[in-house]
Amino acid sequence: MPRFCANLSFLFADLPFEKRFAAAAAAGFSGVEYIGAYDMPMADIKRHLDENELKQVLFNLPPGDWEAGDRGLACRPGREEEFRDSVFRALDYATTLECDMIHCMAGNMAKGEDPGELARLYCDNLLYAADEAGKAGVTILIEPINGVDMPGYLLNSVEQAAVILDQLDHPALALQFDIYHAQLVGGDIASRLARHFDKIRHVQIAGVPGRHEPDRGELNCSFLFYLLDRLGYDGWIGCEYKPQGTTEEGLGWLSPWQGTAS
Ligand SMILES: O=C(O)C(=O)[C@@H](O)CO
Ligand SMILES: [Mg+2]
Repeated sequence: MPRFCANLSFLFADLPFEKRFAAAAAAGFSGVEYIGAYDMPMADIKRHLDENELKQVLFNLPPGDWEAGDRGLACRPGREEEFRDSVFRALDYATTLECDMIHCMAGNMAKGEDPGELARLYCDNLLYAADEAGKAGVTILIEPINGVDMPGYLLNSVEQAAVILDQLDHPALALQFDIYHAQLVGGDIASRLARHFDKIRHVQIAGVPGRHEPDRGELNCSFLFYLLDRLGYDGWIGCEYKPQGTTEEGLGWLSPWQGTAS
């Protein structure tokens, strides 16, 4: 059955970041993911992982200047050098943290820009990142994100991502299927998980609408977890949601699945 990891950028958010590792372990998680922790020395992160017997499942490439509106650099013209530096920085962390998946955010499209040009640059940069990551035994993931939560984001649909992955056909590139975003952009989750299953290396979950606990809203998560199991999914499911109350209060949905991972 599926293994669940805690997304520390979303869960336990009432605690300082470094305390979220222990909180995740205490709640029964054996893996963690987060958007990024580049302001923390890697040795400190490694210590938190080891002390709490946690696997580092995933984190993101440095996304540029988040406060200034950057949501990744991969499609941004003029930022190629910064993108390349970000690949090496992330791979350094990945090596130390023994993490074999990195999410590469595409970046936003500004008004008046040509999406085709940006997509070309995005693909070139993905190939660069995948070549470097492949040498380190790391897979670069791409994740479609809905354009309501992230206006202007270049990569919105699972289908766009599938075309890109087919075209680039690189062994170190794969799909991060975030069920929350996919439900908002197209729905029909069960068929699309099955259709794109060969490309999926990581799954994330949240309830729709609201991005709260997965059992709140229109999705039947138990059905989807069993489906992933039937499809042969042996990866992690990232709990990337905004708890409605405290994280611990909202974890009732997880208890039937804890200890069932195969
Ligand atoms: O927002 C999401 O969904 C993610 O998975 C993040 O990595 C990007 O913000
Ligand atoms: Mg996600």
